[in-house]
Amino acid sequence: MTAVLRLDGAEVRYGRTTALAVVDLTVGPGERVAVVGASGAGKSTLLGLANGSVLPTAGSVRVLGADPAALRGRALRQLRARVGTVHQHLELVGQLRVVHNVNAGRLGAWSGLRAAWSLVRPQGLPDVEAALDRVGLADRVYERTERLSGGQRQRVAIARLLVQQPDLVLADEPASALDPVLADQALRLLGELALERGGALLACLHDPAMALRHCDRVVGLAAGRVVLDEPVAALSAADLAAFYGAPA
Ligand SMILES: Nc1ncnc2c1ncn2[C@@H]1O[C@H](COP(=O)(O)OP(=O)(O)OP(=O)(O)O)[C@@H](O)[C@H]1O
Repeated sequence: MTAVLRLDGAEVRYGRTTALAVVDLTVGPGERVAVVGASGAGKSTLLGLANGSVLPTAGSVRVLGADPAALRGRALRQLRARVGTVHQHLELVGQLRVVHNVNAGRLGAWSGLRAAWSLVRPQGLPDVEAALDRVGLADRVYERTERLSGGQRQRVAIARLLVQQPDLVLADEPASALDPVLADQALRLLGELALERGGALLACLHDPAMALRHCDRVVGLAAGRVVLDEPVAALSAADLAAFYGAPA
């Protein structure tokens, strides 16, 4: 079966800084992987390689069987439509209504004309409403996004992924602005989204407890290198706390 993500000798350098140097990392279908590590360890860079926004300066990266560095035009757009990312900074347009930000998840699958028309008359409304209902924002469909709280915006970004229906789900601190109950709900939704399509989830998480509760595998980075790669079942809360350098 094709790996969802495969890194082989993949390196990302910025001048003298090695942001990431991964000898070998394969994520298979059905895996929910927590990516953990200190600030600057290379977590966002790993996610960038996985969604094609960062290209390796050496080695190879295959995403859903394809090499993003070798693709152009339509083929690249088609691959990007299969990879969904909740970014650390969410990348929502504040002036637009929630419905339009959620529908942005489908831009890779829509023609330019349909996307433009959707700003006048929102397309695919039942799916948008269902997605917003799943994240607890059913009554905010036509709210201007900038009027929402940080946690509500984070949930709009998750709803955008729910309508996108990607095969690879990437999330950079997807629950940082959420209270514990909503954070659990968000991680559960992202895991379900990845698994119901036979894909995979890679989530950068700062909270070890979230990794243990919602993932099957933990990949730990330090100074751009993989220094931990274990199934969650083999790790205790104390192991993870030690990895973060915190007392258990
Ligand atoms: N565009 C860039 N230009 C130069 N250096 C960069 C760039 N992006 C990342 N780096 C460097 O690469 C290293 C890894 O950064 P990265 O953002 O992947 O870390 P991170 O683990 O996601 O950190 P955080 O948890 O703080 O978001 C850092 O040393 C960072 O300064």
